[in-house]
Amino acid sequence: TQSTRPQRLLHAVQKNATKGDPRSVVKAIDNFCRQKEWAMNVGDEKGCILDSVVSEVNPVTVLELGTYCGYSTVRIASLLPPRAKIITLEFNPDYAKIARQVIAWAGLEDKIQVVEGPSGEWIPKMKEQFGVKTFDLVFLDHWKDRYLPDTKLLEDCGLLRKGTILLADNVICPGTPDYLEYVRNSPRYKSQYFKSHLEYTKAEDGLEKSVFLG
Ligand SMILES: O=C(NCCc1nnc(-c2ccc3[nH]cnc3c2)[nH]1)c1cc(-c2ccc(F)cc2)cc(O)c1O
Ligand SMILES: [Mg+2]
Repeated sequence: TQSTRPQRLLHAVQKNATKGDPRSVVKAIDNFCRQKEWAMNVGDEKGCILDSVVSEVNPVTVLELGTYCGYSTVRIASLLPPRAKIITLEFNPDYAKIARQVIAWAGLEDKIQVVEGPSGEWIPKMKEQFGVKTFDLVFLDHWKDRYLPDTKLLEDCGLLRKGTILLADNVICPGTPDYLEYVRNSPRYKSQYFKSHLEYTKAEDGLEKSVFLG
């Protein structure tokens, strides 16, 4: 049977990255996507912006929406302080299976919890299921039409606090116009656009960083 792209990405990690070395896992995926097959990881250019935001926020509790193969999950977790945790939501069970193996190869299982299922169902359960009070950082990288409803859901569930940072991928390509309009015009957010490129291409894309003002 034919392998899937996520499976081929995982094999590239297992072949080219050093077990237990997260940065070598990130490098191996970027090399695979540049040289072999494009895949929808945040990539190295936007990844450097992600790194700088994570290092500035120094979060203890992180929510990632959209795990895919775990590239950004590993990238974020490799920068977290010892007790910090990431909860990452993945809708597609095949992606989740691959992501768990990529995360294991990086040796970051203890910092990362991969949760399978729709964000709309899991966000209201975060407090009771995972003992989360509020998130310090939310990385939005899932279905683009879910960014706005899930942001409103996070607000309504009291999962954001004054100063929580929302960082959203793909606000230009594929684009999240309703989300952008909301965070840029709502008095409850202070928003900033980081212009970049769609991973592994010359097309414009960027990250939107929004601070929740409470
Ligand atoms: O669709 C994307 N990412 C989403 C994957 C995902 N992985 N998990 C989910 C999930 C997780 C919980 C959910 N709960 C409800 N829906 C859910 C969906 N979604 C995506 C697409 C592109 C892209 C650009 C240009 C193109 F020509 C084609 C594609 C680039 C990117 O950087 C992306 O991130
Ligand atoms: Mg993305």
